[in-house]
Amino acid sequence: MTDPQVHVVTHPLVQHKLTLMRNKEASSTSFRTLLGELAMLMAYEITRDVPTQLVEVETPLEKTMGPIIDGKKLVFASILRAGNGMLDGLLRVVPNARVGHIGLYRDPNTLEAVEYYFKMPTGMNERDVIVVDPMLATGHSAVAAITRLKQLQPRSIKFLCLLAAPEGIATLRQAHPDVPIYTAAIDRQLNEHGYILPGLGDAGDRIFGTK
Ligand SMILES: O=P(O)(O)OC[C@H]1O[C@H](OP(=O)(O)OP(=O)(O)O)[C@H](O)[C@@H]1O
Ligand SMILES: O=c1cc[nH]c(=O)[nH]1
Ligand SMILES: [Mg+2]
Repeated sequence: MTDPQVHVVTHPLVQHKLTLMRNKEASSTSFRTLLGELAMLMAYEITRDVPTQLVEVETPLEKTMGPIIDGKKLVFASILRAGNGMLDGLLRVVPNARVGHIGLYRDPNTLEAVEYYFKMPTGMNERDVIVVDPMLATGHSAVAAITRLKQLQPRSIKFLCLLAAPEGIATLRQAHPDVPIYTAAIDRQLNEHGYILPGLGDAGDRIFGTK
């Protein structure tokens, strides 16, 4: 049964760019560029239902009313490091959004998420949060980030990634059933080290050229 809270963005442009990113020969430069472009395209889907308000605007011919969004009410909460690879693209389409950072790394042995940093804007109870991380593997990082964010009682939370494993989706849906997931693809499975198959490798390392 398909879960209405799991949104796969099947647009051909998104799928095309994801295929280019999977290629192990893609340079860090092109990997980063593609991730930024994908974030922009996926921002279009994930912001589909943000509230708008009507304001007066004067065209060269006459006055009219038009809808605008209040970008300041949106928070892009990036799970470090790889989430930062999506921030530029998101901020290009919503330039006045606020940005939060959640430092998490996966313990390579237990695959549990370990927090090392957390900084959000003030007044979170009046804001809608989009948590961003290109990879949803075991789901431990996403669950930990969202559990921590919920302590600040934001108005709403969505999760945006590029690639998800079925295991990560199940874990996140179970822990936070109120949080919709947006992804470009759901891959086959995790390997014994918690990497997504076929996947695209280690997103953080590919973005920042650390391996
Ligand atoms: O769903 P999970 O099993 O928790 O895995 C996903 C996490 O793993 C990667 O981060 P990593 O821990 O490698 O840190 P990095 O982004 O700093 O490289 C990725 O960016 C996610 O944050
Ligand atoms: O496949 C994976 C799993 C976790 N983190 C990554 O960067 N890639
Ligand atoms: Mg991480």
